[in-house]
Amino acid sequence: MLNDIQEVLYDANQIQQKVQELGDTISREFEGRNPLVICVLKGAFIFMADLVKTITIPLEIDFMAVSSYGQSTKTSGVVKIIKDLDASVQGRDVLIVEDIIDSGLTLSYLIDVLERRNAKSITLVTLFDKPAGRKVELEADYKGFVLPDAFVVGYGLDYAEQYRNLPIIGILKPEVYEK
Ligand SMILES: O=P(O)(O)OC[C@H]1O[C@H](OP(=O)(O)OP(=O)(O)O)[C@H](O)[C@@H]1O
Ligand code: HPA
Ligand SMILES: [Mg+2]
Repeated sequence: MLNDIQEVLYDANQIQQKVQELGDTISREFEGRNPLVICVLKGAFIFMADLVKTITIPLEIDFMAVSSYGQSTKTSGVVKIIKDLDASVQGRDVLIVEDIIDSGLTLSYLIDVLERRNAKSITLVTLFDKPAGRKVELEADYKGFVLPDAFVVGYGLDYAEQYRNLPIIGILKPEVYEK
């Protein structure tokens, strides 16, 4: 798998340190608010698991699966809900946990859905941010790393469902998908 990586951007230790910093901030910010922490599957599953272990206040978790990339390195532009939340967000302080914000289409769609369901507040945390990919204006409240304009995999992020289990984040060699 690592043979397909052109450049490792951040290794497992660097990621872990950043996740801890984000968890510390979130623990302070959400003290006494019992947030509903929503993992945006599939990509955010590793970040979610690592992040919640660093958060020291009471919280609840839930999962939502959405997809727009499929087997491609470019967004289809159509965000599909594959699995919805179990919990109601009505009146809740919601923390959305994302692996990456690229075009911004996934999160702007999700925010719209959760606003219409009357969440009390919506806060966004993303581990990775690729501002060069934006198609809609959107900023995370908390972000880990800003990435260059390249297709990346690892730490939950896939290409055609592969590479999610890499413990690093790296740029995928273009020859892997330009075949
Ligand atoms: O800002 P955007 O351009 O919308 O891209 C970000 C989204 O794309 C990826 O999900 P994907 O649709 O690939 O589904 P997956 O998480 O199951 O891989 C990623 O996990 C984010 O959820
Ligand atoms: N890699 C993997 N999945 C993604 C990316 C990326 O660079 N951008 C949006 N979803
Ligand atoms: Mg994907």
